[in-house]
Amino acid sequence: MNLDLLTTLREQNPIVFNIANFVTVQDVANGLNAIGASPIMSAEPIEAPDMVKIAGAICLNLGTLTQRQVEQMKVVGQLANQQQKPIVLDPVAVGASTYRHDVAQRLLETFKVAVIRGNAGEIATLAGIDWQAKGIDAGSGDGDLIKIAQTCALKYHCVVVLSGPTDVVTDGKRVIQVHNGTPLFQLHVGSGDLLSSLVAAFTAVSGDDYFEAAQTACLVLAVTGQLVVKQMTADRPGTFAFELLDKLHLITIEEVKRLASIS
Ligand SMILES: Nc1ncnc2c1ncn2[C@@H]1O[C@H](COP(=O)(O)OP(=O)(O)OP(=O)(O)O)[C@@H](O)[C@H]1O
Ligand SMILES: Cc1ncsc1CCO
Ligand SMILES: [Mg+2]
Repeated sequence: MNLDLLTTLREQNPIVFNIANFVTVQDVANGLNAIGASPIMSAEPIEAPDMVKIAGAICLNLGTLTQRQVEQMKVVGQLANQQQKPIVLDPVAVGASTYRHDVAQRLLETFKVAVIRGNAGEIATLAGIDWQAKGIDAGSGDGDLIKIAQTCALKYHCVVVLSGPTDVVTDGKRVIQVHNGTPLFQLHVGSGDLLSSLVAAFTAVSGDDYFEAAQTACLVLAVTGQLVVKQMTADRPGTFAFELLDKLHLITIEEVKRLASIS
């Protein structure tokens, strides 16, 4: 795990271009800004070439996808591949509708992604493994999460982050698990979207080591949440979200190292 990437990120302040969902767009922008990246959002296909040109990395979120956005994503994805800009895909609720599933498949056939970040239900759906996903939530299943993540990574030739109580990060062969975090993440809609964009921010400064970038993003966010909760006397999702933003700005490598629980 290369925590120096956090320093590099803060020094380089990479632009992360997001095609976000309209539910959590502000959490994502503020979270990226707080950690030390520079967010930009766009929903206009015409400016795709300019957006990709200035971006260090791109995060494509399928949360509230219109057909116009699908066309935008195809153009953005192809341009990003040509310019070797890493793409992170967040397949929000990909099991919830045939439309989402078809779109995700088509996008993954049109361009190559560096990382797919989703919860167990989303990653199992993409991997083609039986799972009871529940809308945007992970749902339930009895599959082996490591196997599911590896199957997905091998199928799409990319790094996969399967997030949840334990985050599984894999390139299909190598596997790292991050055991940090807090259940309060689940009480704030958008924790996953934020993680995906943070993964993108780290891929912008990691060279082509997307496995390293993904692990670092997972660990930094999970430890940040854990530190916030330590100060709280009761579960307060609103306070958690606010304080998470503050702590993302303040968190140090030493704090992350001290609490890191990885295997
Ligand atoms: N029970 C838990 N314990 C510890 N950490 C958790 C728990 N559930 C989720 N997390 C953390 O929350 C973050 C978001 O992951 P999650 O799997 O909840 O995304 P998601 O389902 O896509 O969320 P969203 O509601 O934003 O779409 C990750 O950093 C993950 O480690
Ligand atoms: C609630 C919700 N619906 C579509 S996207 C989204 C935010 C979580 O990704
Ligand atoms: Mg999600």
